[in-house]
Amino acid sequence: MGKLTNSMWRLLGAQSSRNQSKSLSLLKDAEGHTDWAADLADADFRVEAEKLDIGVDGGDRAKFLALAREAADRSLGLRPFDVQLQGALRLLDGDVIEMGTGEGKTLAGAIAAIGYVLEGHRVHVISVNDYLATRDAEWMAPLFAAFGITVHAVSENSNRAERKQAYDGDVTYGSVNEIGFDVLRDQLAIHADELVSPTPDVAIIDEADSVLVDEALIPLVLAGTADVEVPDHAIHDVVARMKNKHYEIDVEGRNVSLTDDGAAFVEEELGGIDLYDEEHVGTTLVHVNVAMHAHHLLERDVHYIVRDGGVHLINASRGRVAQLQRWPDGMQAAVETKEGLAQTDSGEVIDTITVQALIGRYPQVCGMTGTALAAGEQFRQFYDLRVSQIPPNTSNIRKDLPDRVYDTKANKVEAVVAYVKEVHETGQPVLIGTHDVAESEELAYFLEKAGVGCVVLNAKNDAEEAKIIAEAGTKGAVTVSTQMAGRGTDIRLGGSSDDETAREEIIELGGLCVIGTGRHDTERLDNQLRGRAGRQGDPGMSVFFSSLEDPVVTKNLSFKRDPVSQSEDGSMGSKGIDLIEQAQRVAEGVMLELHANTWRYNQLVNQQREIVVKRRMEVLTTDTALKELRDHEPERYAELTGTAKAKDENTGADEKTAEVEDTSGAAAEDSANEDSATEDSVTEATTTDEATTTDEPDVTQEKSRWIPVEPLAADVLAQAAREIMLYHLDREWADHLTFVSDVRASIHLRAIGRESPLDEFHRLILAEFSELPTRAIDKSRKTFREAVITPDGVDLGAADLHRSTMTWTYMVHDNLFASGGAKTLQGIIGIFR
Ligand SMILES: Nc1ncnc2c1ncn2[C@@H]1O[C@H](COP(=O)(O)OP(=O)(O)OP(=O)(O)O)[C@@H](O)[C@H]1O
Repeated sequence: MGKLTNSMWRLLGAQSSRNQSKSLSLLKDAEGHTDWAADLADADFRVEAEKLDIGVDGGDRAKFLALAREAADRSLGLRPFDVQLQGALRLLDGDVIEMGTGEGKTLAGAIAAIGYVLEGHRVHVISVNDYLATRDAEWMAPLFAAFGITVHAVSENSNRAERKQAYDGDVTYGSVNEIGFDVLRDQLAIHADELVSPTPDVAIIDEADSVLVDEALIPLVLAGTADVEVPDHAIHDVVARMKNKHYEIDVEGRNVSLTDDGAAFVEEELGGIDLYDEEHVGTTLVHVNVAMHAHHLLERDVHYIVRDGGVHLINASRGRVAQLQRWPDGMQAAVETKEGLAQTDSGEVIDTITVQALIGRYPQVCGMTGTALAAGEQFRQFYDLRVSQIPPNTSNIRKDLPDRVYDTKANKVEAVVAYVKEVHETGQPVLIGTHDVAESEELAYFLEKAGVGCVVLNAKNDAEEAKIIAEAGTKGAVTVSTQMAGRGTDIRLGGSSDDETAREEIIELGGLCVIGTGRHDTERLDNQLRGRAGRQGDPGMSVFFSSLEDPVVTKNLSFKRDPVSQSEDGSMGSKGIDLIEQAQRVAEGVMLELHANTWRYNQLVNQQREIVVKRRMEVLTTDTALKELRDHEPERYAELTGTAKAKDENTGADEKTAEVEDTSGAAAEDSANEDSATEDSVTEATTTDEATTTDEPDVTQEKSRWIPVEPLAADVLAQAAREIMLYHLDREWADHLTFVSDVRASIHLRAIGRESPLDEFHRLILAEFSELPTRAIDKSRKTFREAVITPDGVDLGAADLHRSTMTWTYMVHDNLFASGGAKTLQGIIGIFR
C-alpha cells in the first residue's frame, strides 16, 4: 500500500508539478524586485506590504516574495532559500508541503503566515508541543514585527488574559492540544466575555502528518469532578489469574476476547454467574473485557511506564511519555488497579473533541512536514488536502543502505550489536531508533556487554532529551532512543558546541549513522528516523535491521511454512527484504482502513457537538434564553418582572405550545443541515413537548413560588435565564457523552443479531440525541419556575444544580475504540456466533 500510494501520488503529481512550475516562475520574477526591496527603509516594509494584492489571482506575489526575503534577512539574519519561498507559496495555496528535515520549514511557515495576514486572515500556526510553539513564535517575532504583524504563543503556562491577547493578535502559535483545550474550555463560559477562542480562520500545521494522521483521532477532553465508578477488584483478581487457554488475542494484538473456557472460568470464579444474562451482559462482561485489555494487551514499558506512583502513557508514534494523556472508558483505572496503584480521578467528561474535528473547524488548512507523501492518501481522503513536494535546498547525500533481514530476533540483535561496534570503532556517531522502552534497555544492555558505552534516551528520561540529542553527533557517541526522540531539534555534527574542527572531523567520518531496529507500521515513521541524519546537505547514512519475528511481520503476514535462512548468521537476503516490505504494505492498508472506520464512528458525534455548540453560542451571546422562557413560562416571567398583568395579555396555552415546538424545531433545522436522519428524529421529539421530567432534584414548594419583592432588572433576568439554559444544555450534553461512551463500550453486545455495529451505534446515538433539546428546555423551564432569582442572579446551587467545582483537560491516549475500530467490534461479536 505504502509503495503503491507513494508512486500513485507521484503520478498524480502532474497537478502539483504545474503548481511547482508556477511557483518557480514567480520566484524568478521575485529576483527582478530584489533591488527594489533592498532599497526600502525598514519602516517601509509594512507600508509596501499593505499595498500588495497577493491573492491567487492578484499580481503581486513576486513582489511579496522579494519583500519577505529582504525582511527575513534583515530581521532574522536568515535569507530565505528559494525552496523556502516556494514552500511558502504552496502553503498560501492551501497545500501540505513536504520539505526534508532541517530544510527550514519554520521560516517557510512564517512567510506563509504573513501572506495570509496580508490577505486579511487571522492565522494559527499549530505545532506538536508547547516547546516548539513558543520557540518558533519567539524566533520569528522580528520578521512579523517588520510587517507590523502581532504574534504570540499560547502554552500550558499561559493564563486566560494571555490566551485572549494571543488569540486577538494576527498570528498565534500554539500546540494542538492547547488550542483544542481552549476551544473546549469555552464551553464553560456563562458570560460572553469569558470566551477565549476566536472564530477559526487559517491553520498552518507543522508536522502535519503527526497532527492530521497519527493523532487525528485522539480526543481532547474537558473533565470535571464527578463520582467515578471504581474498578471491581474481584474481576481484576480473576482476570489476573487467567491462563492462556482462557483468552485469545487477535493477530494484530489489538483485541483480546474470552474463550469458552475463559467464560466458564470467570463465571465460576465470580460465584456461578451467567456472564451473558440480562444482569451481567452490559456490566460485568464489559468490566471483564476492560480488565482483560489492561492485563493481557497493555504491557508495562511498552505501552506505559510506572513512575512516581503513577501510570504514564507512552505515545506510540513519538516514543516518549505522553503528557496529560489517559486511556478512556475505565481503562486508566483498570491499569492502575493492575499495577496496584492508587486510582487517579478521571472525572466526568464535560466536552470532548477529536484533533480531526478541531482542525475541521478551520475553513483554510495547510501544513508542512518532512514526510507528507506517504500520508498523501490520508490527507486527501480525510481533509481534501493536496501534497506538494519541495526539493531540498542542498541535495540530500545521505546513504540509505538496503535493509538487513534476519530469521529470528536474537540473530537480528546480534547483528545490530556487531554492526554498531564496527561503526563505533571508527568514531562515527551512531543513533539507534528502537520501538519501545523495553527494547531500548535490552539493546543498551547487549551493547554494554559488547563493550560499547551508550546513552539511552527513552520515555523514562525524556526530561534530558534536548541535551542528549544535542550531543548525539559527537565523535564516538552511541545514542539508543525510542522512535521519535528529538524531532524538531538539530543533531549538529561534532556536538552542540560551535567547534568547526569537530564538525569537519565527523563529516570526514561520514556524518551521523542512523540505525533502525525494525521497520514501523508505516514507511513514513521509518523515514522520520532516517531524517535525523543528512540534514542540510550533511553526509550521513541509515540502515534498518529487521527479523521475521518483528511485530510488523507477525501481525501482517502468515506463512504456510516459515521461510528459512540459508546462512549461518540467520540472514534472509533479498527475500527477507521483500517480505518486510510486503508486511509494511499490509500494515499501512490496515491503518488506513481503521482510520476510515473510526472516522465514521466519530463523525456523527462531531456533528451533534456542532449543533450543541451552535445552540450554546446563541444562548450565551443573545437574549434567546429569556425570550424562550418568557414564552414558555409567562406567569413566572410576570412574577419576576412585576408585570403580573402581562399574564392576561399573553396568549393562551395552545399558542404557547406551538411556540415551544418552533423553538425546538430551530434545533432540528440546525441538524437538518448536517444529517437528515437527525432532523427526522429531532422533529419527532418536539411533539413530546409536554413531557415532564421526574428525575430533577425536588425543589420545595415554597421556593417554587418565590416572588421577588422588587421586580428584577432586565439584564439580571436575562443573565439568570441564560445560566439556567446553559446549565441544562451542558448537563444534557455531558450525559449524552456518557451515553455515547457506554454505547461504545457495549455496542458489540447490543449489536448481536442486528445489521452492523456502526448502524446500531448510529441508531442509538441518534435516538438519544433527538431527545436532548426537549429535555434541556423542559428542565430549564422547571428551574426557571422554581429557582430563587434575586438581583444577585439565579442561585443554581440552592436548586441543587451544581457545575463542576474543578475542571481539567487531558488527551485520551490510544482510544481503545479508535485503535480497534470495527475490527475490534467484529472480533468481539465473533465470540457470540
Ligand atoms: N534561509 C536560511 N539560511 C540559513 N539557515 C537557515 C535558513 N532557514 C533555516 N535555517 C536554519 O536551518 C535549521 C533548521 O531549520 P528548522 O528548524 O526550521 O527546520 P525544520 O525543517 O523545521 O526541521 P525539522 O525537521 O527538525 O522540524 C535552523 O538551524 C535554521 O536556523
